[in-house]
Order: sequence, then structure tokens, then C-alpha cells
Amino acid sequence: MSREAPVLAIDQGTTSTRAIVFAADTSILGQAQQEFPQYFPHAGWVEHDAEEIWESTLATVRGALSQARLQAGQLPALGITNQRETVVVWDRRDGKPIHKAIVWQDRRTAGLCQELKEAGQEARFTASTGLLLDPYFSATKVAWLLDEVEGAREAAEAGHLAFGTIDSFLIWRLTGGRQHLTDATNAARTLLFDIHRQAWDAELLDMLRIPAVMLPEVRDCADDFGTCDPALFGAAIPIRGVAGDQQAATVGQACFETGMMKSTYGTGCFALINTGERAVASTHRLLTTVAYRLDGKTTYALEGSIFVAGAAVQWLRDGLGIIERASDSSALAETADPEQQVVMVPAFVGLGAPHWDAEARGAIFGLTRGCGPKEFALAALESVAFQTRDLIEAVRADGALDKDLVLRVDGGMTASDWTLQRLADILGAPVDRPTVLETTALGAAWLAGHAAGVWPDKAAFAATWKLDRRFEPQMAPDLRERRLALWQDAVRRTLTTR
Ligand SMILES: Nc1ncnc2c1ncn2[C@@H]1O[C@H](COP(=O)(O)OP(=O)(O)O)[C@@H](O)[C@H]1O
Ligand SMILES: O=P(O)(O)OC[C@H](O)CO
Repeated sequence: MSREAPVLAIDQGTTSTRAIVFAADTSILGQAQQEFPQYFPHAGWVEHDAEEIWESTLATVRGALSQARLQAGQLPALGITNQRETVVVWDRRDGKPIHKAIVWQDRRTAGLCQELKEAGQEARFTASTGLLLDPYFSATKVAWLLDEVEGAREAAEAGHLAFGTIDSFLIWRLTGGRQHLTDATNAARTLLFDIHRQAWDAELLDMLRIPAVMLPEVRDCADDFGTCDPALFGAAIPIRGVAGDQQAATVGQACFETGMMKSTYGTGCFALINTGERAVASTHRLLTTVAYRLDGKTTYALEGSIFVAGAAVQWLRDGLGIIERASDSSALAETADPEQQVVMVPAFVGLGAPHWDAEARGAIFGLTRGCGPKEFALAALESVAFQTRDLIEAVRADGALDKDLVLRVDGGMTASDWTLQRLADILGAPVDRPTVLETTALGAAWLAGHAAGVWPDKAAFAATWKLDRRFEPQMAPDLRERRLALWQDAVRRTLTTR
């Protein structure tokens, strides 16, 4: 196979699906993107239609191939990266989902998590999975489906139902129902996978009454995940790379060394720091997770997860209607009155790390008669910087950051220079934006190309990382401290677990 061969990546995100064809030098040959509907059937519930996700996958892969003027047969491999934790349960007999997908942001299982916590089970879950008992993760969502969808439990026990995160569901569909697989990074987000033994945890499955027969087989991130049904794209493209989107971004940002950190600003914000072969147990409510698994060797990460980053900008657009496009938010924030002290805690679906308060809801403090859309825009964008700062403090307190912080950033929101400048100001540390902003897709493409033997090794790939712009902190330290104090007070007043 030629080392010049292009590689396709499918990036199935929370709000849109993208397909991108990368050339061997990581330039983009063709791409397509499609948004799909979000369903909010009750307060705190978030669903997707897995069929709509599937349709958007087919359309974007075809669109990207056509824009790149390539035939499927010219691709040695494709990679899949995906919104993590989101649960699809489908019937193996007809491949149809039994219910809408329950999205990672969905809080409907907060009660079950609380019951398990009160029964003293959190430490058991954390010791094995590196995670916490929060509705964010897949396990309690699967349990909910088995309890609530008529006939589901019996069908699952009879071996008819399959559970998967979005990667698994797409692999199943792409291979014409021949493969039920996932990778170690996605498995690590289910709250059912022992990240130390790299195996499903039978005791946790029992505790949640989830039959093991529903689960996919777990493979490395660069591995053989079957081949696409040739009827879909005209040829059987091999699926050779899979990783959850935050882990794929860690790879795409070439954070291969211990201590390297990236933060991705999409719907939510997720900061991962590579901790090497050591699964560091956090004492500050961060998650321990799999960064990637290559050739059977697991590299771990500490992760801080924030549920609302770009989603706050979407709320300015769709909820308040004060902007037309997400990109209008910066111009509005720039013209906000500097005398106003508005602070927004965007706890629309509770708060993630380091607070883990599933019941908290969003709040805005400091309103005066002089406040309007500009101050709301500023507060929404600045909340992302404050939340990142809280994560980094937790990483430092866990002792995982032993050198000066330089944060590599990516994701849709990093198109906003204002946001990145404010991020550097609030962190008091430099923020690096690379030239390739599609790092998530690039990471998945690298994994697939690596497995297929057509892309360079880790070191050569890392050498292709290029800086677009470094944002240096400019805010006066006393102003930063004043703003931080306002934020901390606002969070304190928002938490239900004070
Ligand atoms: N110029 C911008 N300024 C601020 N936010 C933006 C901008 N462009 C996109 N966003 C936000 O980024 C998010 C989309 O980023 P993306 O990485 O595609 O997310 P996801 O993978 O979660 O679907 C949206 O929430 C959107 O509001
Ligand atoms: O869709 P994103 O990019 O916000 O990522 C979602 C995460 O994978 C959820 O854990």
C-alpha cells in the first residue's frame, strides 16, 4: 500500500457529524458536515435519533469522498471518532435501535446514581473504572433502558439486544451487522470497564443488572474493526482506527508525552493530560481514563469534563436569540461594558468536574439595569475560561502537572480569538492553537492510517503539529483575581451540594 494514500475520518460529534479525507501530509482533501436534531423531551433529558446519526454519517462520507474526488476503493483505511458515553441499544435481529439514543448530557439517571452512592458503592466503581457515579456515563443509561422499555430486559437476557456507544453502533451498521466492537477509550467511558485489567467488570454489570451478552468486544485504538459493506460507498473500506473524540483529539494534538495537555471546546469542554503508563487516581474529582491503547499497551490520562462550553453559545443563539451565528458572540462580548460584573454559571445539565453536581442548574449573577446582550455574551464566553481554570487547578493539586502549563486547544469554539485571549488571561498561562483545528478527526485518521501501515510513526506524526497562534496572558493579575473571586462566589451559590 502506498505511503501517500489518503485516510478518511468520521467524526460523530454531539451536534454534527463530519467526514474528512486527509492527505498523507495531514492537509484536507475533502470534507462534509451535517447537523442533526437534538431532542429535549423533559428538563435535563437529551436524546438523539440513532437513525438520523446514521443518515448523517452516510451523507457526510459520500460528500467528503466526492469533494476529494476519490473512490472508496482508493482509501486504505477509515477511522471513527465519536461523542462518548452516549448509549444506543439496538436489536441484533433487525439492527433497529429500541429507543432514542440517550446522550452523555442526559441527567435522567441522577436518582439511580444517588441511590448507588448512598449504598456506598462509588468507591467500588471508581477503583475499577476511574470514573464517578454520575449520570454522565453510559452504565446507568443502559440500566434505565432495560427497566423502562417494554420487553427490553427479556430480549437482552435472550441475547437479542446489543449495547454500544456511537462508535459501536456505526461499526455495526457500516459492516452490515457483522461486527459488534468498540475500542478501549470508548469502553473506558461506560462505567462498566476495568481500566486496569482492560476487561469488562462482571461485578459492576451484576450490580446494574446489565447482561454481559449485550456488550461489544474491546479492541486497541489502531486495530481491525472489519470492513464497510461495499454496497454503502462502492468498495469495502477497512475500519482500522477508533477512539472517543476527546482521546482522538489528544492523539491529533500529538500529546504523546507524559505531562502534555489538550483542551477541546465543542459542545462541552474536555481537558486531558497524558499520565503515561500510570493510571493516576485523582483526589480532586478528576477522571482517570484511557488516553489510547496501541499494540496492547495502555496509556492513561487524567480528564476534567465540563458539560457546557459551546453549548452556552448555542443557548445565546437558540435560547435567547441574541445572536444569529455562534461566531457573532465574540464581537458582542468585545463591546460589553467593562464596569458590569455579570457572571454566568452554565450548569444547564448540572456541573461536571470538579464539582459533579447533577442537580445544579444554570444561574446568572450581577445583573443591573445596564446589562444586556453584550454582557450575556461576555459572561457565556468567560464561563468557559473560568471552568477550565478550575480543572487545571485540580490537575495541579493531583500533582500531574509538574512543569509550566502550555495548553493546546481545539474544537469549534477555538475559532473565537476573544475566547482564547480570555482563556489565557484567566489561566495566567499561554494557550496554543494549532493550524489544524480538526484535531479530533485527524487523531482518528492517524490511528487508522497507522494500523494500515500508510501513515508515519508517532514521532514523525508529532513533528507535523504546527502552531497557528499563541495567546499570552495580558490581563493584570489583580483584575484576574477579582474576576475569579466573582466566579467562585457564583459557583458556590449555584451548587446544590454545598
Ligand atoms: N466562532 C465561534 N465562537 C464561539 N463559539 C463557537 C464558534 N464557532 C462554533 N462555536 C461553538 O462550538 C460548538 C461546535 O463545536 P464542535 O467542535 O463542532 O462541537 P461538537 O463536536 O460538540 O458538535 C458549538 O457549540 C458552537 O456554539
Ligand atoms: O461532542 P463534543 O466534542 O462536545 O464531545 C462530547 C464528549 O465526548 C462527551 O464526553
